[in-house]
Amino acid sequence: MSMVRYGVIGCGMMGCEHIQNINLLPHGQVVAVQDPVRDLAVSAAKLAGGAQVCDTLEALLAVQDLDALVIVSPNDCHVPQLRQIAATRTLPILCEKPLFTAPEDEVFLRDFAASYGAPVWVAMEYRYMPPIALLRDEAQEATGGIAMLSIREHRFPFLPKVGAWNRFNSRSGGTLVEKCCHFFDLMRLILRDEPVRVMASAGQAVNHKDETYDGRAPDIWDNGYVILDFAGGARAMLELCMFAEGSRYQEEISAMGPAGKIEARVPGPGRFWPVHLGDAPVPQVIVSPRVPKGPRLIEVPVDPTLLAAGDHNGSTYYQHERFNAVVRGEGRPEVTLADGIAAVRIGLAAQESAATGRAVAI
Ligand SMILES: NC(=O)C1=CN([C@@H]2O[C@H](COP(=O)(O)OP(=O)(O)OC[C@H]3O[C@@H](n4cnc5c(N)ncnc54)[C@H](OP(=O)(O)O)[C@@H]3O)[C@@H](O)[C@H]2O)C=CC1
Ligand SMILES: O=C1CO[C@H](CO)[C@@H](O)[C@@H]1O
Repeated sequence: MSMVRYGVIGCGMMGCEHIQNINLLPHGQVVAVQDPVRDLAVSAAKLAGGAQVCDTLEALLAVQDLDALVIVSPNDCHVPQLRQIAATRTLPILCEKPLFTAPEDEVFLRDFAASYGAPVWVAMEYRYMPPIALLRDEAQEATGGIAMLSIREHRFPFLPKVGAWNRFNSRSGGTLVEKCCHFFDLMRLILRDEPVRVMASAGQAVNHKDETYDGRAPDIWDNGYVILDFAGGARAMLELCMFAEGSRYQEEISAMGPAGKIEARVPGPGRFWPVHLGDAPVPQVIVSPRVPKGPRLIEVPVDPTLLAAGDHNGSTYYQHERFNAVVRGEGRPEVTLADGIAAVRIGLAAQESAATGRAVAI
């Protein structure tokens, strides 16, 4: 197959980012889009260079010349849409995170993973941020075996101020699932291990309910710590700060072990970096060996074409590049349904721990 013809389900902020990145692929073209808000679907179709506009998922699934689907609808739509797709077609799917939000959906997802006849890739795109990918590849050697992993996520509270994007409403799954599934996925990936126990403390430090508050969102957990014990003995910690106005959008990851330390800094240019703040600092990785030879600094510049596609750090594009290859028969999904399930399970366990004040076994 020389060209992959995509159907995009959900044409909000992220749907448009997917379309812009598919537009950049040498072997990709969006041929159909669907969103209950017709105006959004119409402008997304234009963004794709003229795709068919469908009012329902049923109509989109009836489009014959489709090779792959991208699910970019709100979090609680993912599972019902996977069910509907499985009952109708067998096409490769790239599904946005979190894969699910309700614990009972895990049963369906396990059956689906065993029975669906085409590749399914869960969009854990943080794996593809260049500094994080570099850290993942170098961390075990640089640290001599990771004993401690720390991820710090600092960002501004842009919700629920941004219109329809009520990500922290009751449909989202809550902050520790919605946002933090990325970080739990990274922990499993970097440590190449599974957590056995989670302890979390989280709360709300800032009142996010301003004049645009739609009355639906519950408390937004904007500050939290999650500590995980991994089966092999490593410990990991997530620091979540969602009101750091000054830092806008930033991830920092450090891995430490007997041989040294490696750190990745993703300063968050791209979609969340307001233009008036000027150029963001360059993403970087710092490797500090235990014997003080002086730290080694690796700058990981971002391709400006990818930033222009609304991406943060090129991760959406790099993910699409790989998914596109899978659809064309080259390789298998790197982020599987099992990975998507694992990340949400950790988030749900963290939520339970934060709500009950007890450690939760996974
Ligand atoms: N990987 C990443 O870094 C990111 C991932 N995401 C994920 O992408 C997904 C979409 O987020 P985002 O684009 O920001 O959200 P938006 O609210 O901007 O867009 C979602 C769109 O889907 C529409 N929609 C609602 N129900 C359906 C349905 N049944 N079928 C098709 N479309 C539907 C919504 O309409 P309406 O408003 O009327 O409900 C809305 O237009 C989420 O799962 C989110 O977690 C988001 C940002 C970054
Ligand atoms: O990476 C992301 C940016 O933040 C959004 C809001 O929490 C997430 O949905 C998304 O996955």
